[in-house]
Amino acid sequence: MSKDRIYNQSMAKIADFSFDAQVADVFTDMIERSVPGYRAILTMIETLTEHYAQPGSNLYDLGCSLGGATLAMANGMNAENCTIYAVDNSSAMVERCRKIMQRSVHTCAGVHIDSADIREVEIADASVVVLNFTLQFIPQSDRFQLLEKICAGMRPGGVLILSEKVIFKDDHLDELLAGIHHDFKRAHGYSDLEISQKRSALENVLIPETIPTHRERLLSAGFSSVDVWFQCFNFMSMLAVK
Ligand SMILES: Nc1ncnc2c1ncn2[C@@H]1O[C@H](C[S@+](CC[C@H]([NH3+])C(=O)[O-])CC(=O)[O-])[C@@H](O)[C@H]1O
Ligand SMILES: O=C(O)C(=O)Cc1ccccc1
Repeated sequence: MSKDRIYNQSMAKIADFSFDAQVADVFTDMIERSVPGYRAILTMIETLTEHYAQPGSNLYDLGCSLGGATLAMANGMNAENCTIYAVDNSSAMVERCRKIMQRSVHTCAGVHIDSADIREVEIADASVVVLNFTLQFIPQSDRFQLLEKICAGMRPGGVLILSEKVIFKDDHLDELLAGIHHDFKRAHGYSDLEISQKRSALENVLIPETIPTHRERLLSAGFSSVDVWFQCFNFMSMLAVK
């Protein structure tokens, strides 16, 4: 696995973060060293898929990157005749994701990898939908419509797994948890320069919201039961059951 050194030299101008080839090449290392609980969440996506996948239904991994969650869904799949759709609009990610899936021969049957904008993708007959750290990159004005479309395309009893970086209304708690997240990154080998340059690159690209904002929007979008099932510092994952 290639090591993420993208922000380790001082940059005169910091461009907006994008999911290009440079990021795709180091993405697994980047997300594992940046997101507390990322591996634990993937393991639980496997368990949740075992629980929620319904025979003959579709499963979606929206914003799949290199397919970490796609593989977890494929591994957890024990229902018959299901199809997994993994979607990302970064061609660099999709190319690499296809290669990774081909290497996992036993899981590639029934997995389709599509290069598309998740706002344009049809969701139909779904039992499990995953947005693992993807909604935070969608313009805020488009988030409700996307969640409404997902809910409308789901079977009753189906589940959406929504993982996000979050902010907190309480300023003290917000600064505290953001600071602890930086400590986590430092403990995983990132320098203060890398942390601060990446923070600038993400500033207008990754827009986190509060947990109550997510909860209320999911309920308005049509989900009937919504709550957090995992949290580590300012990263969390929610379940939304239709
Ligand atoms: N409109 C869009 N349409 C499609 N894809 C998009 C869009 N906007 C952003 N993306 C894609 O969403 C992914 C977000 S990363 C997901 C990790 C993965 N889920 C994982 O479990 O490893 C999270 C992170 O980097 O923090 C990137 O691959 C983008 O190209
Ligand atoms: O690195 C960060 O600070 C993050 O918030 C997580 C992240 C992980 C991978 C790509 C973009 C953001």
